[in-house]
Amino acid sequence: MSTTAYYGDSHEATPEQDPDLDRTRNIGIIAHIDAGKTTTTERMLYYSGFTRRIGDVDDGSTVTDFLPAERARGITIQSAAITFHWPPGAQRQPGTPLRSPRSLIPHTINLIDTPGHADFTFEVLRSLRILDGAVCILDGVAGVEAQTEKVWHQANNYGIPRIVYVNKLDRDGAAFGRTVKEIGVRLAGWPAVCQIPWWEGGKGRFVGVGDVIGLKAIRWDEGGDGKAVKVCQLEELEKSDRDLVEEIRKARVALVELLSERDDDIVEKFIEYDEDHLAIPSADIIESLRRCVLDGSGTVIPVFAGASFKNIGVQPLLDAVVDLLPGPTERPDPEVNVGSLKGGLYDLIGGRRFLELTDRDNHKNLKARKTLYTATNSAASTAPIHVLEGCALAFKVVNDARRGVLVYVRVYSGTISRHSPLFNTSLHTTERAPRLLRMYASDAVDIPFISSGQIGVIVGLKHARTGDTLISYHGANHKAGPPSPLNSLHLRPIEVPPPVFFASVEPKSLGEAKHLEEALALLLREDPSLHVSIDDDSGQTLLSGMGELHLEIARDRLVGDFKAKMDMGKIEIGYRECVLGPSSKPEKRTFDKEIAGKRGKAACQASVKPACDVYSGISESEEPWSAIKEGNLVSITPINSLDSPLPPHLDVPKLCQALTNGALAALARGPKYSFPVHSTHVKLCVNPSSDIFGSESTPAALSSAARMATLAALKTASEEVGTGLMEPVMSVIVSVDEHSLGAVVHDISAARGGHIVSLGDDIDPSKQSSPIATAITDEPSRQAIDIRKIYAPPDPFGNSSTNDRPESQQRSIVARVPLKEMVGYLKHLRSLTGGRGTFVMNVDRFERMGTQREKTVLRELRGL
Ligand SMILES: Nc1nc2c(ncn2[C@@H]2O[C@H](COP(=O)(O)OP(=O)(O)OP(=O)(O)O)[C@@H](O)[C@H]2O)c(=O)[nH]1
Repeated sequence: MSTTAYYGDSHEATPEQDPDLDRTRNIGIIAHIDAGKTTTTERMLYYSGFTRRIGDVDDGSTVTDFLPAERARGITIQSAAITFHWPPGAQRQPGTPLRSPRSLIPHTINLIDTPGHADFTFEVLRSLRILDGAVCILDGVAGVEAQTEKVWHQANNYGIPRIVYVNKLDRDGAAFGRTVKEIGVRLAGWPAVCQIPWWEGGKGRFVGVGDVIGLKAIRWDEGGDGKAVKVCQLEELEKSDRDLVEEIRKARVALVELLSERDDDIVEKFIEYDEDHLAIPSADIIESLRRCVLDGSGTVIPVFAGASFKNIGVQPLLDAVVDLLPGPTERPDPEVNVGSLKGGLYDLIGGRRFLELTDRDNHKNLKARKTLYTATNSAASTAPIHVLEGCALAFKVVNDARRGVLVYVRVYSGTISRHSPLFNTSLHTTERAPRLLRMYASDAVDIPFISSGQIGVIVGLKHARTGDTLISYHGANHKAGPPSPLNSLHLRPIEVPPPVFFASVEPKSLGEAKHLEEALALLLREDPSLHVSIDDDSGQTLLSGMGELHLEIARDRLVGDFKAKMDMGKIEIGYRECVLGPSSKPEKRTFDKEIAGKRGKAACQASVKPACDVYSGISESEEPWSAIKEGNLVSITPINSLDSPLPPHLDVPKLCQALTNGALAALARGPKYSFPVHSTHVKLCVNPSSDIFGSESTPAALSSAARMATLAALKTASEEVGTGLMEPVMSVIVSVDEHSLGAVVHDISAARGGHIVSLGDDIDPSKQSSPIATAITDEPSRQAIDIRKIYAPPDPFGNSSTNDRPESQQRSIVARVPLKEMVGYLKHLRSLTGGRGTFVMNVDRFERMGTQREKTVLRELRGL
C-alpha cells in the first residue's frame, strides 16, 4: 500500500525551545566546493519550518551565505551557525524517555556550514573542533573529491562521527554505485548503504530513494517543494518496479552483514529473527548503525542518496542526523591544555589523572614548556578547579552590520550567563557578556544563558578572538584573573599554519588610516590565519594569508563590509630569508630610553646561526629555555640568578618571555631582502649582574634590548656570510582520472619542478589505503578496505565496477611543488583534464632556493 505523507507542514518555528542535551545535535556539513552544501542547508531550513521559501544559491537568496561577498561569488566563505528543530512538531515533555528511532521526537539541531574552498581549510578545521557529528556531502557525478578526502581524514583525527549524503543524483552522469566504492577506498571505511537511488523504470528520471533500513521506497512529487512524498511498501512496488525491490532487499542483506561484523547486538537480533536479514526491525538496525558511527573512527560510513536541488532526499537525511549522530553528552571528554599539560576537561574538573604529562606529549619544545610550567604543575594539584562555572570556546567571530561583533561560542561545561564576567585565557583579560543570542542564520533570539553542549553567540565582547577560551568562575577578580591553572586553560587549541601570500594595504587618504587600522583589527579577530605586519622601511602595512582567494576575500570584506577606503597592492608570495652561516661574535646592545614617561634600561647579547632543522636543533640545545616560533629557534643561556638576584618584578620565566618576544620581533624582517627570517637559531644571553638595572629593567626594556642585539647579529651574519631566500613548498594532492594522469604527472615534474611523492591507485585491492589518508592522518595506518567486498548497487548509466571503466578511475597524485609554480594552477589543471581535475594543497615546508632560481625570483621581485 502506498501512502502520501507530508514532511514539515504543521510547524511554526519556535526559537525559544530550550532543548535537553540528549535532543541536541551540533553538526557540520563538510564537502568539496560546489557539492551542494548550501543548497541542502536551505532545504533543511525550509522543511524544518524555519523559512517560508527555499533560498537559491544561483540567484543569491540563501539564508546561510549572507555575506555580500558570499552571495556575489556563490560560495560559502564563513561558517554560519544556525539553529533549527527536526522533526518539526511539539517538543517532548521533559522526562519523557527517548525511544528509537529518535527522529520521531523533535530535536534541536545546531548546524555549522563550513566552506569548501581549499583556501579556507583552516576555517573548516576550526569548525571541526566543535562539532559532535558531520554530514559529508558528495557530488554524485564527481564522486569523492580531493578536498572532501582531506577534510574527511582531518575529521578522523578529531574522531567525529559522520554520515555521507550523495547529492546531485538527478544530473547526467550521476553514478551512485561508483561513488559508494570510492567512499570505501578513498575515505578508508566500509560504506553502509542505507538508501539506494530510485531511477524511474530503472533508467529514467531520479524520483526518490529506496529505504534499505525501513524496507520501503520514498518518491517525491516532480516539481513540488518536496514536502509531499509517497511512501511505497515493497509488496506494492514489486508490481511496477521489481528490480528496485530486489536491489533494496540485496542492500538490506549487505547492511546486516556489514553491521554483524562489528556489532554483537545485531548478531543476537539476527539469531532472534531466524537469521532472516529482512525480518530484523528497522529500529534495531538504526541502533546498531548508531553504535558503529558513534565511535568516530569512520570505519562504518552510512550512505544516503538525494538531489537537494530537486528537493529529493533531504528529510530522510535529517532523520539520519537525529538517529545516527551523537548528542553532546555522547562525545568524549573535550581536550584541554593547561600549560604543557594535556587532558580531558571533565577529568580536570573531576580532579582525575589530568596532571600527568601524556605519552603523546613529546612535543618539540617540551623542554621549554616543562621549565616554564613546573611551578604551575605543582600549584595545579591543589588548585581550586571547582571555582570554574563555565567554559566555552570562541570558534567564530563575525562583524554583523546591525548587531556589532558576534562571538560564536560552544559551551563545554557549566553555563555562560548574561552579564557574567568572562576571563579570556589567551589574552588574559576579563570582559562581561552583555547579551547572549541563539542564531537562526541572520536572525537571532535573546537568551539568558548558554548551557553546556550548546552553541550560541555573545554580543558586545571587545577583545575575544576566534580560537580563544572563555571561562567564568566563582568569585571573579577582574584584576588578578582566576587562580592558576585555570588562567592557562585552553580548549582544543589548533596551530595556525604560516601565511604564504601577502599584499600591501594602504588607506586612500591619511584621514582613512585609523578606520583601516580598526577594520584590520576586526578582520584579525575574525580570522587568525590572516596576519598584519608593518614594513619598517616603507611604513607599509602588509596583510598576509593562506592563499590568493583568502586575501581577495579579505580585501572585499574590508572594502565592502567594513567600508574601509583602501587599496590593496599586488598579491605576492611570502618568501623567507635565512642566514647562511653563524655570526662570528655575539653582539651586545644596551637599551636605555624612556618608554611612556618611565625610564627603561636593559642589556642583552645575541648571536645567530643557521638552524636548518629547527626541530632537531632543539634537542641539541642545552639551554633550559628555548622556543620554536615561525620556523626559528630562540634559546637563552641559563640565567644565574643565585649570585645576583633578579629585581622583585622579574622572575626567570617573565624575563625569558620578554627576551624571546624581542628576538622574534627582530626576526620578522630579514637583513637583506626584508622577508621574515626563517630556519635561524638566535642565542641570547643576559647576565643579571651587568645587564639588569633594578626596577628600570622592565619586560619592555628587556624585549627592546633583545631585539636590538638580534638585529645587530643578523646584520653581522648578513655582511660576513650572507643570507639566502627560502620559498614555500606545498604538499599538493591532485585528483584526476586515469586518462589524464600521465599529462598531469609530467606537467608537475617537468614544467613545475615538483617532486612526485606517490601515485594512488584506487582500484587495486592490494593498495587499499588512500595516499591522502596516509598524508593527512597521524593515526597508524588504517584497516585495509577490499573494494571487492563493498556492496554498491549497479549504476544504470554505466557499470559500477570501476575496473570496467578505466577512463573514469580517479587517481590521486601526491607531490611537493614550490608555491610559485602553483599560482594559477587550477585553470591549467582544468585544461589538462577536460575540467575534471581537482587539487588541494597546504604548506609543507620552506626550502632554500638554488642560486639560479634565487636570481630569477629576485629579478622578478624587482620587476626587471
Ligand atoms: N542538478 C543539481 N544541481 C545541484 C544540486 N545541488 C546543488 N546543485 C547546484 O550546484 C551548485 C553548487 O551548489 P551549492 O549549494 O552552492 O554548493 P556548496 O557546496 O554550498 O558550494 P560552496 O559554498 O561554494 O562550498 C549550484 O549551482 C546548485 O544549484 C542537485 O541536487 N542537483
